[in-house]
Parts: sequence; structure tokens; C-alpha cells
Amino acid sequence: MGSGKSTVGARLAERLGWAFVDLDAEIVRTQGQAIAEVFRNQGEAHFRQVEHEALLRILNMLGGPTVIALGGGTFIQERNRDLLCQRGATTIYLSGEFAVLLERCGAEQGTRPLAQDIEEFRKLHADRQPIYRSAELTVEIGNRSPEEISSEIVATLEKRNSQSAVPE
Ligand SMILES: Nc1ncnc2c1ncn2[C@@H]1O[C@H](COP(=O)(O)OP(=O)(O)OP(=O)(O)O)[C@@H](O)[C@H]1O
Ligand SMILES: O=C(O)C1=C[C@@H](O)[C@@H](O)[C@H](O)C1
Ligand SMILES: [Mg+2]
Repeated sequence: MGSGKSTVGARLAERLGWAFVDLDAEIVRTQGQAIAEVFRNQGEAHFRQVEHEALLRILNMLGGPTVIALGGGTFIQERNRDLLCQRGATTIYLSGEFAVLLERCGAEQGTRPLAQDIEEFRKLHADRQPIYRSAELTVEIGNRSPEEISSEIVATLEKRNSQSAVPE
């Protein structure tokens, strides 16, 4: 949470000339309520089901190359990781110091239900690390701007593509 998936994802899509979809924004649009309200009114289990269905719908409707900003817990569900893998998605973990994430989420107080209590957020973040790190690529956000982070991702993707090209 707060690593910049939505911000960097949008910038990355622009740089690549790809479409961009933000999974949380899609949930807000289809549910007609903020994420915090879905948690409050229907509970986390319901949110996770809605999140999974939204990811499936997005993947089924892709019209071309697309950057998808997942929610902070999307990749934690095994069924979502399986789905992304089956569809050939390149998964990228934006890794950052907890203090940076905390500061950013604190500035948007109330919007992330699982970041309300600092110690619970810290534990959740630590517990999730092994799964986040199973993404195909890990990018350290450091203190860099969205522009700098997306530049690194573009360069990494270009390098991977040139390495996987069949030599003549
Ligand atoms: N590289 C950056 N430098 C400075 N501020 C940033 C950077 N990336 C994102 N931010 C800011 O940090 C906050 C959180 O970013 P963002 O919403 O993109 O995170 P997220 O990973 O999508 O969070 P979530 O897991 O809740 O979806 C926003 O206010 C955003 O403007
Ligand atoms: O880390 C999480 O579990 C979440 C992160 C946000 O993106 C939202 O998807 C929601 O607040 C849950
Ligand atoms: Mg986001």
C-alpha cells in the first residue's frame, strides 16, 4: 500500500503507449462506493471476492497491451496470482521502505482500511513480503520520482524483450 502502483502504473502506461487500468478505481466505479465503504458495509471477505471478479473481468476485456495497477492485497490471493500467470502477465513489485509507505498512506488517512493501525499495517506489510517478492520483477522505489521509476521499468522491459528475441 502506498508504493505507487497507481501513480507509477499510469506514468508507465503513458511511456509505453499502453492502456492503463487501476483495479481499485474499477472496484469503486462498479460498486458505487469507496473501498473503505465496501470494507465497512460488506467486510473484507466480500471485498476480496469483488476484487477477484474485477481482475477477471479486466483480464477478459483487454483490447491490447495494458498496465494494470493492482490493489495492495490483490497479489496476495493465490487465485489472482494464478490468473495473472495463466494470462501471461509480467508482474512487477514496487518495493519501498515501510516508513515511506506509512508516510504516504498517512497523508491519505482513512482511504486504506488496512493501514489505519500502524502496528497492524507494519505486520501485514512484513507478512506479505515473501509473496510480493515472488513477482517476476522487483523494483526498488527508493526516493525516486514516478518518472524515474517508470524509466527503470521501461529499460528493464526493453532489455528483457531484446534478450528473448530469437537471434537471426
Ligand atoms: N515516487 C513517488 N514519489 C512521491 N510520491 C509518490 C510516488 N509514488 C506515489 N506517490 C504518492 O504516494 C501516494 C500513494 O501512491 P499510490 O496511490 O500510487 O500508491 P498505491 O501503491 O497505488 O497504493 P494502494 O496499494 O493503496 O493502491 C499518492 O499520494 C501518490 O501521489
Ligand atoms: O493492501 C490491501 O489489502 C489493500 C490495498 C488497497 O489498494 C485496496 O485494494 C484496499 O484498501 C486493500
Ligand atoms: Mg493504488
